[in-house]
Amino acid sequence: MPPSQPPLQDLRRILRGVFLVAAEAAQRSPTLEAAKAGDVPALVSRAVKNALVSATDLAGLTRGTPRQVSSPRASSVVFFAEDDEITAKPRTTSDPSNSEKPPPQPCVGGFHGSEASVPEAEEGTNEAEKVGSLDDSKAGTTKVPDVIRENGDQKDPVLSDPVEKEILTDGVRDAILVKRRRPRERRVPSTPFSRALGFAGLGAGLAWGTIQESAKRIVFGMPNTNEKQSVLSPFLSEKNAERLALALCRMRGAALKLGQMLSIQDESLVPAPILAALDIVRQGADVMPSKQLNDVLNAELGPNWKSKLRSFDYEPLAAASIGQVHRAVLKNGMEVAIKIQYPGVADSIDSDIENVRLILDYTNLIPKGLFLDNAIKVAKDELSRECDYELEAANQKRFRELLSDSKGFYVPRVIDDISSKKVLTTELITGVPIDKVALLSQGVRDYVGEKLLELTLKELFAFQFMQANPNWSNFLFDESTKIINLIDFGAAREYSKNFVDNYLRMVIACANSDRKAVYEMSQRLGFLTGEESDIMIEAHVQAAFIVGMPFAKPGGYDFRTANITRSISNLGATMLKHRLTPPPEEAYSLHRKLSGAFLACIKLGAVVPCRELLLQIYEQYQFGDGGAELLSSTA
Ligand SMILES: Nc1ncnc2c1ncn2[C@@H]1O[C@H](COP(=O)(O)OP(=O)(O)OP(=O)(O)O)[C@@H](O)[C@H]1O
Repeated sequence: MPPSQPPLQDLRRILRGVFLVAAEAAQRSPTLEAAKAGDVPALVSRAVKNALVSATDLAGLTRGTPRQVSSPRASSVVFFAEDDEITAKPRTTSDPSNSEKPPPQPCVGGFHGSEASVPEAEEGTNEAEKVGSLDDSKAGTTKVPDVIRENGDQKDPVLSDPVEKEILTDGVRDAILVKRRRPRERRVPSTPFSRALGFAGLGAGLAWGTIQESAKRIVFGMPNTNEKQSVLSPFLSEKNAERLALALCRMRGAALKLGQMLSIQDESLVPAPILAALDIVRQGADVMPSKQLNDVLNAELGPNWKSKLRSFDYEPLAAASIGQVHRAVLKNGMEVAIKIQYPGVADSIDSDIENVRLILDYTNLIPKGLFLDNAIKVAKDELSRECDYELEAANQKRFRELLSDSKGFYVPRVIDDISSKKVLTTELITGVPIDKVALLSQGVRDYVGEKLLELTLKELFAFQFMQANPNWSNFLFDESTKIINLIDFGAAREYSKNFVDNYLRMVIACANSDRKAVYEMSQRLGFLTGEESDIMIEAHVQAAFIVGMPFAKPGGYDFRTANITRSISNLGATMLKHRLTPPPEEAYSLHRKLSGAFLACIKLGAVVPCRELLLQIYEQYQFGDGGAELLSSTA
């Protein structure tokens, strides 16, 4: 949207968006079904309940006032006796019966606050009662802001995490000012109707935020215009970004996943205030109440699931986009992480993504060349695969096998008899995610950067099987063992031999700034049709050379001085305007992973011998179609 566009046009677009979302909600409404069937009592009772649900839901989503997870208790761990009866035995350090080793601190980034969530009394299950569970003003809860700013002087939840405390007291903590979200306990909206309503609430909240921002601009004028175009849109104000982030944390599922994907972009691609808000999304979602949690466990594993455990911690380690992860101890004493899928998210992938598309559409910020339809189709496929934990278990076992001989990596074991399509139990691992490694010594950062790039190249060119989700918390570094523990294989996928053959040639051509070979391989892989304008070809080739830069010279590439993303984003605008074809389907996951690896090295500020790593792979590579000589012009 051009900066000079009058606010009236914005308003018109916003209203259109709100109507579209509302229409979507109405279309899904069982109330309308009842009306069509002439069921008057059902119609009236649903209308009343829905009014209640929407009133609270809208308030919860758009204002984002949280209630704390629960009042702090001694412990959230439940121990199971031999006869499988729950003997809610709080864990205390002085309790002699609790002689098993204390639970490790598996990783930072999840929730480790003192706000323990313990098994609750049965919650109501009908819609009206659900409203109660969403009500922030519930007696006994404290109103606190959703997002808190922290700096070095404040006493805050960060210090409750020993690993983070250790890193942050290192003099670094004083220098940072981060936004953090307090974990909230909220039911996952699990029916199509409640999800559509959630998006309608978000749409309304964003519209209101946009109106406020437009009004502010009429009075106080436009913000600084040397910023990017996206910042100039009244839709993408800091407040709206925060609103969006909080609503995504509440909705969870596909919508949150999309937000998380955006959150690992570089500042030169996404404006800083928006990135800060999306960082909130990356910290984790809201927490599902234990009643909802127990329902999923009972349905998936049968009512006897407790008989396989010695204990289960109701306070989640992490609340991710698709599921919530809990620590537990098996009968044999092994510590495990149990990932439990939020109810309803697998069935609402399509509608969630369509709703996000509606919101994106009315912002008018998505350029045509993005071929959004293709991206959305790929996202839907990926997300449905990620919701299948049986598939994830199989991928994880395959990676465990593939990496068994590789030094410096560890893939945790899968515990089959406590796993299902919506529950995945794996060995508990320890470590800190990549963004926390960035606070460690240069030597450690170089080591981790090199290992990450080595892994990425190995996955693509040696295994042709790649874990395509580069989320920083999927790589947990254990400093004491120098091992990177790997998790989250839901998005793993294979690439065909033919694709990988040509892609390796392409990477070598980029590394050698070989124009002819880049052009040839780009056509072969489907990035170019051969009909492109000179301007497009030039932008494409230049972008390829920039990506090849880390591989261009021997002796270590210094990612601290890298300007890769900024340079690419300048060319990206030209490419989006002139491109004739969407990228090949493989490119979505592959480029996300590759840019994730580069961004991780930039975040770490690592110096990595990229060229050496690439040539090592190249020398061992067996081309399936006649060999490397096809690249005649590549040295
Ligand atoms: N085996 C494990 N040991 C320790 N922590 C774990 C383990 N598995 C998962 N976690 C924690 O739970 C978080 C979420 O797990 P995972 O990434 O598998 O879920 P997801 O739903 O796929 O998440 P995402 O939204 O990142 O895709 C991890 O970032 C990590 O903090």
